[in-house]
Amino acid sequence: MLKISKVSKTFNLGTVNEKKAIDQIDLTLEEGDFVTVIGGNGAGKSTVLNLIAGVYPIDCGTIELAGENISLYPEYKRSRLIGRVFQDPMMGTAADMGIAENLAMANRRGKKRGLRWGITPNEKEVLKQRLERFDLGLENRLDAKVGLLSGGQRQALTLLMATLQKPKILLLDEHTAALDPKTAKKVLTLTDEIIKEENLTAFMVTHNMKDAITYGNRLIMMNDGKIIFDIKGEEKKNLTVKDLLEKFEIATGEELNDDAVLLVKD
Ligand SMILES: Nc1ncnc2c1ncn2[C@@H]1O[C@H](COP(=O)(O)OP(=O)(O)OP(=O)(O)O)[C@@H](O)[C@H]1O
Repeated sequence: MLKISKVSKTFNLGTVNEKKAIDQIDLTLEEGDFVTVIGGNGAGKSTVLNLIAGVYPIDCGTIELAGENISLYPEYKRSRLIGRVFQDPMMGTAADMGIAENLAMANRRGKKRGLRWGITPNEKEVLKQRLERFDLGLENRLDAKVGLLSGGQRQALTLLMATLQKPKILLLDEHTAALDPKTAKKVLTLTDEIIKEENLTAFMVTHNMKDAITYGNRLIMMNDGKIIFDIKGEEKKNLTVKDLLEKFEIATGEELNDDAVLLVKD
């Protein structure tokens, strides 16, 4: 489904701030793979995600998605194929528009714009049903402005919007990091359910090692712009946080430099 081949990315090339953020990485995700991505600060996790989304151009290599070489596609063209949920709950939805309007906009993603942008009663009913299962009370507030919602409600809505039209890949960049623990758990559970039900291919960056182990069928660990582990299936299921920290130390000869991870390692 996703094939990244020999991709590198250096920021600020030729300046004192030059930084090789991604160093010749290869990564292939099969359809339905749900990969969690961990690593210390500055390891390159968000940069890989942003390179897939087309936020920055790659320096070399290729990125293929669903058989299409998207390496040179601008971000807007990739957004027809890719669903994204950001860390900041303020991103991904239009605050001044209603819940139904936001959903209707997402429902039209990748489709030819007709003359009419209005929402049909039938469409409203379908969107209402989709919201009901979220159990956040949003189904009865379809006309409420999104700006009035809590962070968790907004992330859940962004998640629904990102997956309404089945994306070829769902990119999650620490999408629960800004939420309180209870809401974060709720949004993560929803994420997991949607990914399984729709058999989505997903790439989730997280600082929480427990979440990285609990969710998904595959885990990759990054360090210094490279993928240093790639664990799947049964091997992943049996992992512990202690195993992960040990693997990191063995591979790099260093301790993981991530304050957020240290907070949740026990
Ligand atoms: N737009 C940019 N301009 C310059 N340097 C950047 C840019 N984006 C990332 N970097 C640098 O690239 C390296 C990798 O950053 P990236 O954000 O991908 O790491 P990360 O693994 O997501 O880290 P964190 O968990 O701290 O967010 C870092 O050294 C970072 O400072």
